[in-house]
Amino acid sequence: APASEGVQADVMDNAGAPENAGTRVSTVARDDHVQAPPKSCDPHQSTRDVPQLVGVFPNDEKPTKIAPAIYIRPASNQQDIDLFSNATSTAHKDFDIDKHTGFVPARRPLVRLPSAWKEWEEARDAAVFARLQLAEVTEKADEKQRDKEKAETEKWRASIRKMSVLSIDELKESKEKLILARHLLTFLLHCYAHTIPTIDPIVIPRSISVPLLQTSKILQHPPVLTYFDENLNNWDCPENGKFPPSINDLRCRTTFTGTTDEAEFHLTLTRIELRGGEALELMRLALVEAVHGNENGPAKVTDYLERATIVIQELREILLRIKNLMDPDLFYNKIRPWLSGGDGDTGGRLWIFEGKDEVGEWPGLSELSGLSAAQSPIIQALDAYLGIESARGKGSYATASGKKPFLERMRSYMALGHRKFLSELRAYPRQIRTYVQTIAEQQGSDSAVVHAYNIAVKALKDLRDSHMVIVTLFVIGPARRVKNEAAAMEAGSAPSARDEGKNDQVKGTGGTELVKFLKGVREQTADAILQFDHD
Ligand code: HEM
Repeated sequence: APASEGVQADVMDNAGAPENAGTRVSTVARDDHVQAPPKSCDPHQSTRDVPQLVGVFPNDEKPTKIAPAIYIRPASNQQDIDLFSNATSTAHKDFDIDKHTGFVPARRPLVRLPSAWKEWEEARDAAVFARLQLAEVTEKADEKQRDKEKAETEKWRASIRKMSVLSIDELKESKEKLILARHLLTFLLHCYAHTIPTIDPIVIPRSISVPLLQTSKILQHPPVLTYFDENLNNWDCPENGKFPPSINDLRCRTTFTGTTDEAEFHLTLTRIELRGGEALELMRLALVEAVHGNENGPAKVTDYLERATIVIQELREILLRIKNLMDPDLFYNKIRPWLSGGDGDTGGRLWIFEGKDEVGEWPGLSELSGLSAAQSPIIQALDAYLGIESARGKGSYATASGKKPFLERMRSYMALGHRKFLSELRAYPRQIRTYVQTIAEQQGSDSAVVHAYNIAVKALKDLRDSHMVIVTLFVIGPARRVKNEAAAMEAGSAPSARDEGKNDQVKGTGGTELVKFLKGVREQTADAILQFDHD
């Protein structure tokens, strides 16, 4: 059967090529200076006069294990709580989470590095202007085009090999600069690796390799492009607009292909993270209430869960909008390959980083998976708050054989703070789910809080249903078409419509069996819905 029975009709209804497919956009912001966040973009502005409410626990009863960011006590009038004017919390800062923007940085990401590092920016701009093509695409082009593109990419790669090995010492003073440096360098890395002819070894020159490994080591990131670089830090907003920006005001800074399709792909993820910030905060408040609340607790938890549900439903709508913003075959054949990592080479070649031994090791060094939205911290946070995984027992997420569970592995691609947050949240002994179960025992399974919990889980399950529609449309469908076209070419016939229905196993990032994996996570979500004997 196809990947997602019941969703296929939906996929087919929307599978037409969108109007803007393949349109080029200008991708690189060209401000001359390092941008300090404009005043109107200062997220701390609105909270400056609000007293800090850190470290307050009722009756000074500190739990032995403290939930992440649990130090902020909810405002007394919780019905009207304004998430964007509540006190900032040191606990939140430790995790690089903002009450306004969630996992998206609370400031407009830096645009430029100081001029000492302009060689990296010039190399990025040269790659964008040369419209570099993937080696695998170039090799399939006709002879004239192939020679032209080969010469173009070789010229660019030669300029990278000649580029100086710049010291990162003075970047160490600022995390924002290190993040931008890494974004530039991972962009150059992927441009370099994916334009090398498919028969040649992939050797990353010192000019990219050494500073990339150094910045990655400091930030404790794998030396490869991640969701954190490309989806949490690759956006811009109007300089004098309000902050946080509306999701419709976000712009994408850098793309590999210069297409609106790619920009919309990255922005869809950024929009989901930004909008998801409110769900994150509501879940936090629900957890605080579950742990410290009084007799009004169930009503408050119900309210927070219901409001979080509305946000999760909106996230699903944002996700589905991508059907009209991106062309499936363009995504699969021309955009996605740029994002794949050092363990995704079809010929099994490894990325060899020059100067690796000089930099030394850190835990993320060998992680070279391609960029995957499975690195999204908001979805894993919602899972953790709602106790999705623990509903079936830890570690039961589907995995490629012999490896750590895939979603666990994807956490090592997240920012250190986000990783710590998820790890503490997952380890926290009191959960919203157990609280709801306790209330159900006391007040009956038809109580409002049980219903609110279940509709929140259902909203997350619906999001995953829609995600399967998207994966079917943008990965499984195009993968089949590529395979059928290749088979038909070999057999000397045209691919038939019947062949399109064949369901071969498509592999996901890191070798997961895509459909099995996604179905497993979706079932696990559905399993978290609380049911009682008499239901
Ligand atoms: C065209 C759009 C998208 C495509 C083609 C796509 C594709 C995929 C694929 C192939 C996987 C399996 C893991 C892998 O191979 O990397 C995956 C997993 C995942 N994706 Fe997407 N995705 C898209 C959009 C999104 C969006 C907008 C989100 C929202 C944040 C998202 C969140 C996730 C999550 C959380 C997982 C892990 C499985 C889960 O927890 O359900 N994806 N995606």
